Amino acid sequence: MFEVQSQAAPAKINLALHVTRRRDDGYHDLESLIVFADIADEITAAPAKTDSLAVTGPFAKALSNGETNLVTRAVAAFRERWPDAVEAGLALTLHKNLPVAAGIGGGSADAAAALRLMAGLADRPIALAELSELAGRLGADVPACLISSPLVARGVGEILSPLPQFPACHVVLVNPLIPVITADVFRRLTSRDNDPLPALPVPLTRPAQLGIWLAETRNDLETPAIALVPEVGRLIAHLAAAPGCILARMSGSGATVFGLFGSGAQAHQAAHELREQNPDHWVAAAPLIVP
Ligand SMILES: C[C@@](CO)(OP(=O)(O)O)[C@H](O)COP(=O)(O)OP(=O)(O)OC[C@H]1O[C@@H](n2ccc(N)nc2=O)[C@H](O)[C@@H]1O
Ligand SMILES: Nc1ncnc2c1ncn2[C@@H]1O[C@H](COP(=O)(O)OP(=O)(O)O)[C@@H](O)[C@H]1O
Repeated sequence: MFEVQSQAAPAKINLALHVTRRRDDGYHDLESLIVFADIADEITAAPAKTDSLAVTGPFAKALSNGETNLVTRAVAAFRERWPDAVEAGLALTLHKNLPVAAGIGGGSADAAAALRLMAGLADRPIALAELSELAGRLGADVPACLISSPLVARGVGEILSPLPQFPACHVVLVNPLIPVITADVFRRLTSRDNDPLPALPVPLTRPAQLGIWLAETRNDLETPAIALVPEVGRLIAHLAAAPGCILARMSGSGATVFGLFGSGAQAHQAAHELREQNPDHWVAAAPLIVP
């Protein structure tokens, strides 16, 4: 029998996201610079007779603890792919700190954390490539979330290039707590054949260098998301004006907006002001997870 195990599921942030093509299957090819913030959901597992899931924490109410939860789906998919690798039943708890349907991949991060947890409990080594293939079947962002370190994603998220270095930066995240359905945002895109991301500078070590590169990029989902949730546009303008903010932009399909900072103190100050002015919004400040 094992001791209680836990895995963090950090928030995903698309610092840049270019939509490059509409595919025949209706999905879109993307090129995205993805990073992870040190603010996370947490999954714990204790030995039990059968598998179960409890959801706790500030955003628990937005989620079912049943078969549709991505944690349940990830555990079931792992057991189907590697029957008997984890013999014990698992009493799982998902502590939900991240808002749901917010463009920061909470569900994908939870699925990836559940897969990492299962691989850690398995009676045999599980190759990352095989775990990643299974992850891709659970959602486009799940393979990236398995890595949880800066990377460039291409295709729908299955082609991943992890970055060996990344500047130590901080982010402020703000979400108006209006859930956004990803499909609705893609449906509103008017331009689907956009340019790829420019080449990243090598080595990439300073926040200012990253800022110069980001200024040449976009999130192509931002304009359609603002049409659905105009508050996103207001939050971007507000954060962009904060002292020390290198870039303010929307993550994923929204509605979370991030501000990128070189200084942790300036990020915390910006978060403090956002909280005072928008008491109904979710606001967080955290360092990025860097290699
Ligand atoms: C946009 C991104 C960027 O990281 O992030 P989120 O906003 O979800 O965090 C992801 O690609 C989201 O991936 P994921 O959240 O797994 O998307 P899914 O649920 O599979 O897709 C929901 C729907 O969005 C559309 N969709 C999604 C991804 C994609 N590359 N092209 C699409 O056209 C499709 O209509 C799909 O049916
Ligand atoms: N554990 C989970 N956490 C968050 N969302 C989940 C989870 N399981 C299933 N979902 C569903 O996944 C969808 C996408 O949620 P999420 O990953 O938080 O947002 P996004 O794709 O915008 O980054 C939501 O509609 C939600 O109902």
